[in-house]
Amino acid sequence: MLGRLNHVAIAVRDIAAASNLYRGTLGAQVSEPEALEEHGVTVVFITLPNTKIELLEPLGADSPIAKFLERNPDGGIHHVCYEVDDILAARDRLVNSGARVLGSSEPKTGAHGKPVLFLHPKDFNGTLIELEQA
Ligand SMILES: CC[C@H](C(=O)O)C(=O)SCCNC(=O)CCNC(=O)[C@H](O)C(C)(C)COP(=O)(O)OP(=O)(O)OC[C@H]1O[C@@H](n2cnc3c(N)ncnc32)[C@H](O)[C@@H]1OP(=O)(O)O
Ligand SMILES: [Co+2]
Repeated sequence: MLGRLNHVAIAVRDIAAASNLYRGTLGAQVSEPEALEEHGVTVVFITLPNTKIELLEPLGADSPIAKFLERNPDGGIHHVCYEVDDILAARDRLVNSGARVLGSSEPKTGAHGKPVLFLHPKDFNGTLIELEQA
């Protein structure tokens, strides 16, 4: 069921500073910030030869990553995103196996304009998993 590793997400307090760190100190290619109001985050993507790094900054009062940053004030790895060929079939298989799909079980549109779902970290070895339609 799982395809490519689409991205690894890092939650940060200051996305401009983190972008400069990756662009300047690490010499990486960093996209411009994009505010995703419906997801409560501002994101940038760092393109690597084999995957991407997604930097996330809280956006708005109800950001889903706010408490994560309270627990991890320096920031930290927030989630991994795997691609799947059929996100609805993947959802149904996961729900049937007892895994918890976060929020609505209907996929939302993610930062790449494709359907995404999130799986509860407590069901997957303490790791928040995002699935994105390939
Ligand atoms: C979709 C756009 C973009 C893209 O790539 O396209 C994105 O990726 S947007 C990313 C931001 N959006 C989300 O993360 C949506 C899904 N996340 C959530 O709904 C929440 O973050 C949630 C429910 C996973 C956690 O929310 P919160 O921290 O407020 O809840 P709790 O404090 O109740 O946490 C419950 C339990 O889970 C542990 N936890 C929380 N976050 C993580 C994490 N990122 N990795 C691992 N574990 C996590 C937390 O410590 C609690 O554990 P406990 O032992 O009970 O204390
Ligand atoms: Co993501």
